[in-house]
Amino acid sequence: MNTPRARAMLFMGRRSHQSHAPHKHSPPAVANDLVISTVDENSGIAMLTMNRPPANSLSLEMNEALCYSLKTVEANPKIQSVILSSTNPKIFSAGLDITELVAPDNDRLPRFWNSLQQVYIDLYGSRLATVAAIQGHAPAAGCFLAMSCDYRVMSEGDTNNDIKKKHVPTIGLNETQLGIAAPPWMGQLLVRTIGFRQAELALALGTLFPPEQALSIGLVDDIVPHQQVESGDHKLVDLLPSQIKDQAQNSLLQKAYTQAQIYAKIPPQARVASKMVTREEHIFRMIAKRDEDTQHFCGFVTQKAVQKNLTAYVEALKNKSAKK
Ligand SMILES: CCCC/C=C/CC(=O)SCCNC(=O)CCNC(=O)[C@H](O)C(C)(C)COP(=O)(O)OP(=O)(O)OC[C@H]1O[C@@H](n2cnc3c(N)ncnc32)[C@H](O)[C@@H]1OP(=O)(O)O
Repeated sequence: MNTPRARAMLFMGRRSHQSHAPHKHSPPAVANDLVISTVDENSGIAMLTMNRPPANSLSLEMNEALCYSLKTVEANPKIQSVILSSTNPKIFSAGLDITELVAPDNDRLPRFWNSLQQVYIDLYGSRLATVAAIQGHAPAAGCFLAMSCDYRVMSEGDTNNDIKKKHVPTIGLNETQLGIAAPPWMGQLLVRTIGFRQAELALALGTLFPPEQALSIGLVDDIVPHQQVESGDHKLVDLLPSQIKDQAQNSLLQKAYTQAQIYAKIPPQARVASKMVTREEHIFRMIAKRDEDTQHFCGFVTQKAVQKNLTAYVEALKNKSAKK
């Protein structure tokens, strides 16, 4: 598996480990609207917009839709960069769909976990330059999605003095707050992104960072004020799906677009080779332990005590939402 050819295939968009892969070349049954895919061949930039209300949480189908959309865009040789965004202005992704974890179906649970592993393999190992446009909250696997990209831009949120309008997004691996732990490959992504000690603290405490702090520890690469830009790049509008067509002047999307353009100008062979230097070992280590990881996850999540914590967490989420 870990041969030069296998490594090159992984990063050139062809998978050498299809036997593990849950997704197929045909569109997943209900995937089409979960991730909206738009491409602009002239600029070499694509956009994958997550569109699973209410929170872009990652269900089995959402994971498959992400992999399928990414693979489809990757297959287009004219595309070099992709922006990962959300139709929800306040939530990038709420992480795993927690309802997948509560009282799970025995057949579905391992398939679900496999689909998440595949998102990691495909996104972290994508031949494309990937830019996360984090307009809203990105807890847990939402943060993981962002960390799997090459570049992260986050909105500072609406710091309006009016408390009702105020909205400050946060990002981080908050799993311990739910009584669960991030899997090793996800936790290691945090270590790789923000360094050992910061990650050790953040993982143990389940810290969710507001934008400025996220920037200061390197969890995101850039933050932008919540505002419209006066004279953005007008070509962005061609890339926006109809659901967010009115966001062409959005400072976050404009910043993400600029970064995607910068990446698209780098000679792709060199860019992909440099990505392999930092990522291939991590990906192959995970693939080697993939089945073990799935078994561990299924065993862990079905424990009585873990189920109790997760059930209480889902209840609390629903109560909070009902009180709004
Ligand atoms: C065992 C090893 C596995 C380890 C790996 C774990 C990785 C994970 O990703 S675990 C999931 C962790 N995710 C979270 O803790 C996030 C939970 N959600 C929130 O904190 C908030 O919803 C938010 C900060 C993302 C957004 O807050 P906001 O006030 O804007 O919206 P809400 O009213 O809370 O939610 C709206 C709506 O969405 C539903 N929802 C939110 N998050 C999830 C989720 N992760 N899974 C499923 N559903 C979610 C929430 O229940 C509301 O729905 P209703 O209006 O229908 O009640």
